[in-house]
Amino acid sequence: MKVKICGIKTVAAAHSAVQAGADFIGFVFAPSKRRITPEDAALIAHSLPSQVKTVGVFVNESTENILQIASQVGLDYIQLHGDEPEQKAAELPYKVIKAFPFKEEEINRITGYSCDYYLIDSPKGNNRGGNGTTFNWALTEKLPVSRKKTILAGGLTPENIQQAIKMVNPAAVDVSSGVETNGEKDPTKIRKFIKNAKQIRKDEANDHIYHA
Ligand SMILES: O=C(O)c1ccccc1NCC(=O)[C@H](O)[C@H](O)COP(=O)(O)O
Repeated sequence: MKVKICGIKTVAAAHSAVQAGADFIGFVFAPSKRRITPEDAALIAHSLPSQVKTVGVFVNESTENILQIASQVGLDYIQLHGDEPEQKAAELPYKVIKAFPFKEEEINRITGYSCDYYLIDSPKGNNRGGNGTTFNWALTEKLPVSRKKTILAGGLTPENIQQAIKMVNPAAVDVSSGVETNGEKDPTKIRKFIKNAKQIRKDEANDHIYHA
């Protein structure tokens, strides 16, 4: 199970995540309390081992700005977390994670997108992402894309992550609020989250779902 720790703002938080076994480090370049400057993100990115992949999170940003920041920071993945159309995801010369707020009635539109991962987030909350709210994981049975390309997000915590993985069986999980204390990344929660996520065996996860 791969793990993305999102909303990283400091070298210390990034290194806690890496030491705990994080596979992806996410930087938010959209309006958010977790927003980071490209300069700070570049400093952190350059201090990471190469096997840890960096993800830049954008919301309805211009392609020009995305490409400028991606190059400055040395991003590995672009996460589109707004209303970006299919064409935008397809034209970026980077690996792309497209985020979708999980709404049962809109779930089939996902198949129009060509991307490396589909990040399924909670639709509940006041912000575009990072709301710390969950949704009904059972409904993801209807997801029309391969679990091998699915990242589960939304209100995940060290306490609920094993149940979430068992029900959804994604390729990766993503967390921000659930590993914070008083708005800052908490190394103890990060360690516990990653340990619990990586502990689940493949055969414990729901296998009555679409694996193609
Ligand atoms: O984290 C933010 O503040 C944020 C703001 C605007 C767009 C996206 C944002 N985060 C994207 C993520 O990938 C979060 O990790 C994801 O939404 C889950 O967040 P949480 O429910 O807090 O674990």
